[in-house]
Amino acid sequence: MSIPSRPPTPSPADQDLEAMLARALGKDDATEASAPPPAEEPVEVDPADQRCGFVAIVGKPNVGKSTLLNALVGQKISITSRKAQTTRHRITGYRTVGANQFVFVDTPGFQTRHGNALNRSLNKTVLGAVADVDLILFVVEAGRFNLADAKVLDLLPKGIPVVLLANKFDLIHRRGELAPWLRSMQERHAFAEYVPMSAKNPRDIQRLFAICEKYLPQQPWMHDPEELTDRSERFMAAEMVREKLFRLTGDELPYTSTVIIDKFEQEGALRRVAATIVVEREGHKGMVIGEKGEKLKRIGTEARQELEKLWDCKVFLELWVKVRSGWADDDARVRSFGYE
Ligand SMILES: Nc1nc2c(ncn2[C@@H]2O[C@H](COP(=O)(O)OP(=O)(O)OP(=O)(O)O)[C@@H](O)[C@H]2O)c(=O)[nH]1
Repeated sequence: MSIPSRPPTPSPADQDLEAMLARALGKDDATEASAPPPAEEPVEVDPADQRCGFVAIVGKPNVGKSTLLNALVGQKISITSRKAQTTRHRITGYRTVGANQFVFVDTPGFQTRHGNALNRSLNKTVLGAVADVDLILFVVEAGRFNLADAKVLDLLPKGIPVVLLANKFDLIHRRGELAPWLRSMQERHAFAEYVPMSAKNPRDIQRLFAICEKYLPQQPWMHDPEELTDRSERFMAAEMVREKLFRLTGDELPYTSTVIIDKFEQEGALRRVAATIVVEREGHKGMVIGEKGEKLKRIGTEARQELEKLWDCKVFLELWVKVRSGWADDDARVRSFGYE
């Protein structure tokens, strides 16, 4: 990519940005389809040589944080959908690459519009997640920055390096136009790095590991290198049903619908799960169940298939739908449904 013309003597900050841009955009074409070599498998590393640290992924809703976490971990541990506010909990995923162990913290997108109990709880989760990390990946959509992004940026603690991760770079058709935008971002915050990329491009993910590793402190790993997440199977089951619920009901169903697990049992290689989808109004129930129960059946089938893939075993999944009006406005109920 060529950088548009600029003053003859760029300032040191400009030069740094040029170098980062050249590294980020230079010879690599982010949309190239050729797959990179697979991430290095965990190897035996002397604890004295190990590095391990926390990397928080933050940003407003729908910028691609969960897609990024799944790609970094190499397994689907955080659900994604086109609907904003899909991620409701702090989710931690691990990845060990060579001597480096990354502990990624995914956060719900910060909510600035409504002040209900659910959103207050989500915002507290975001702030808690970034307070004590080694690096923050601040995710925005490449070429865009609005008030909601600015509010998240304002909340980030001082003294922790922040990488500006300009995601969905594949949607930018004229790449040259990104340079002025990146310069304007440079004025907003002293970002440690500027990384235009696509969370859906494996080569970009590889590049991101290389960028992040230098921020990890030298210390022994905290987790078994084979381990991927701190979330339980029970939690993953509820999340997978929630993802299918949001994907298959489209925009009509309010984001306040949730899923609770009533039963989780393991019988040899079979897992039996019973879950309830909780909606706010009687009218929403029909949207979830669909004509002759078709929608609910599809939600169940797709969630079951994903869980079977994740756990590599047979799953028996039973789904129910219940109405509980006003749960997202009720602090006690928000807690009872598993939000911190
Ligand atoms: N074109 C393109 N789409 C992307 C990219 N990354 C994510 N998406 C899409 O953006 C949408 C939102 O992605 P999520 O990963 O759910 O976003 P999120 O930031 O976790 O959203 P919340 O859970 O609402 O906070 C999904 O439809 C993704 O497929 C990308 O690099 N390129």
